[in-house]
Amino acid sequence: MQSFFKNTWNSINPLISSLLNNDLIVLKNEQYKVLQPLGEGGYAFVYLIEHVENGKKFALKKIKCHSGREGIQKALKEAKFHEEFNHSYLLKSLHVEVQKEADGVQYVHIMFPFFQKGTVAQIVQNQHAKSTFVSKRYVLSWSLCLLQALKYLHNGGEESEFENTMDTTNLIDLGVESNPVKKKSYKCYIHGDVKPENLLLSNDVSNAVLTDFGSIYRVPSVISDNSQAIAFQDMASENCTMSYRAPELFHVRPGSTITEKADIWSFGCVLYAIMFGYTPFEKQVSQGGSLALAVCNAQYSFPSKHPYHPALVDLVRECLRLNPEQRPSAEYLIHHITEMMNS
Ligand SMILES: Nc1ncnc2c1ncn2[C@@H]1O[C@H](COP(=O)(O)OP(=O)(O)OP(=O)(O)O)[C@@H](O)[C@H]1O
Repeated sequence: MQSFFKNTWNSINPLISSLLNNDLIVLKNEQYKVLQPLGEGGYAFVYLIEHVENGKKFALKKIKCHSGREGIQKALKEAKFHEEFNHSYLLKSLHVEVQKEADGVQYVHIMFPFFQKGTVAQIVQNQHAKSTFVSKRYVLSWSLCLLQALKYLHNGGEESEFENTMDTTNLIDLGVESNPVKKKSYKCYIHGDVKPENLLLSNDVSNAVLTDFGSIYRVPSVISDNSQAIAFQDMASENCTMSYRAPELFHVRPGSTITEKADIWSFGCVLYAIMFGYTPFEKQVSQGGSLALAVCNAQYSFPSKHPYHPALVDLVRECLRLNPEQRPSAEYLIHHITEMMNS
């Protein structure tokens, strides 16, 4: 039974050396038992683990590093963000360890507190499976948590000493040139993969914590030529889930500048998905259209019947503007959503 399970996991993702239920793993010289998988991405698995002696539960993200220095650096950067960002709505790690396995491949292990209530995605799915809507209270409070986290990132982690401790090279080295005139704005980070699956629910279900920092990069990123444009586009398609990806990341053009407004587009998609149970551009695909085309033409509509205030629908519209400069800031959205919460 167990070997069938292992084979199944390995056939789903043969690139990753997976752990089995009841496997033992040593971290910080302490033994933990693997209880079950919690999630899976392109190069990582997340497991629920339990301390063998005291029974405390944690989540463990095991990232397979691509061969070469670049692979381990990328995984360690993700870990470093989890270590150094200091905000209530950004997931903080408890421990990081690099281990080399028998096959010679290196894995970065990041240990987190376990969020037993799951993710916003799971609640949204359950609600809409019952043909009910998520309550206004949750829609607004999750939005506020996410926006506070984005505001912190977009301001470059201003509440921490982050700038003093991080190296100042580009996070994902695409050869994208820094613009020396706008040096101050380099403090800006973009999450790069904002989606309901990356919003973990704390014990008080109205609070959501943003995770998955593997896609974070510095902005503004000035795209100076065609090869940089292609590299950036590839990076976005690898890291940013398509249904939440901003149009400027589908066709990156030389001479353009990618900014934190790409996260604001994703926020608009997340807000829509929480309200209606599906992403804004999915309908076009179910009618035979292309998702990329629908996104790049901002082809979406709202259901005719729903319980939400028109002002909330308007905020989604503002976030889903094709021109990034016309999208609002996290700060503006926080202000308006706070007003709605108090009304
Ligand atoms: N601390 C945690 N507590 C509980 N569940 C978690 C925790 N961290 C992650 N998960 C679960 O694991 C899933 C994947 O986590 P994460 O996004 O970090 O991995 P990933 O490999 O980068 O995934 P993807 O590539 O799909 O974004 C989450 O959607 C969530 O369901």
